[in-house]
Amino acid sequence: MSKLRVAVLGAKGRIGSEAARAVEAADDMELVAAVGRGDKLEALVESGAQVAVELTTPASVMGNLDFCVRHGIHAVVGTTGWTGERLAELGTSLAASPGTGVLIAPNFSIGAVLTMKFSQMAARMFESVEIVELHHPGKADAPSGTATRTAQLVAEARAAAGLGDQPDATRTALEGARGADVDGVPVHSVRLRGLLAHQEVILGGEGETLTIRHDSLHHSSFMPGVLLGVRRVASVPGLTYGLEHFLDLS
Ligand SMILES: NC(=O)C1=CN([C@@H]2O[C@H](COP(=O)(O)OP(=O)(O)OC[C@H]3O[C@@H](n4cnc5c(N)ncnc54)[C@H](OP(=O)(O)O)[C@@H]3O)[C@@H](O)[C@H]2O)C=CC1
Ligand SMILES: O=C(O)C1=N[C@H](C(=O)O)C[C@H](O)C1
Repeated sequence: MSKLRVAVLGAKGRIGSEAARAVEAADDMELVAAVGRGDKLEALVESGAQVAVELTTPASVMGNLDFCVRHGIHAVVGTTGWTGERLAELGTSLAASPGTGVLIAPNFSIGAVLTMKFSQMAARMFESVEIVELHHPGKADAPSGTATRTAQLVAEARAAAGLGDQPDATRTALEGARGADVDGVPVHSVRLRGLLAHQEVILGGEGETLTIRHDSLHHSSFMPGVLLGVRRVASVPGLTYGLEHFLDLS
């Protein structure tokens, strides 16, 4: 059986270098291009890459994906910075290349995917919910893509259950003290040496709290999800948002 021809974009970065090693170690894949900043994207075409793993920066990801989609190269994307406008723009590119698949995974680790799922399940049963995400100080953005997506899913679940705004009697506060408001869910971002990627979703109701916590302790935690995405993305044309769509969570 021929091996899947895979390129990694951002191959010198923290997660990109781990992904390049994981692809090289996979029996059914061949790393045909390892692209860093300043390298030409034409290397993807010249190397015959079938799937690109995009792990660069929010500033680079849209241009890289535009190139991939125009050339019919499927993409597995971990890079953050996704807004409604960006998703719509990508949807327009994909409409012009209907056979191409793009997976955007806010988080590739199974534990983080489950954290999102469990938080979504619990959201309708608790009056209050807040998210604390904790990352290494080299992280480019805040809040994290995972926390943003978790907050969106939680907010959707609350709205579907008919829950209104959360109770909060705060009258005065230093700006930022209550975190960022993501669809009505407060998100607090910690950046600290020694950490990698962690998240707590704290739900509160009458006389009780529930804390759902996930810790990525090494970048290897993201690799099974990256490889799953690479294996599946070509068979799912169009945009898939979230690794959960490639997993059986029933
Ligand atoms: N979905 C998930 O599970 C995960 C997602 N991430 C996300 O992945 C992204 C990268 O994170 P991380 O590895 O920590 O960041 P790094 O800064 O360590 O790596 C990013 C790399 O991409 C390079 N780069 C920038 N622009 C381009 C370009 N146009 N073409 C090729 N390479 C480019 C950078 O080069 P230079 O250093 O020269 O700028 C750098 O080497 C972030 O958005 C992060 O949030 C991270 C971990 C897990
Ligand atoms: O930059 C990181 O490190 C991570 N980024 C992603 C995010 O923003 O959610 C995924 C994970 O948290 C690690």
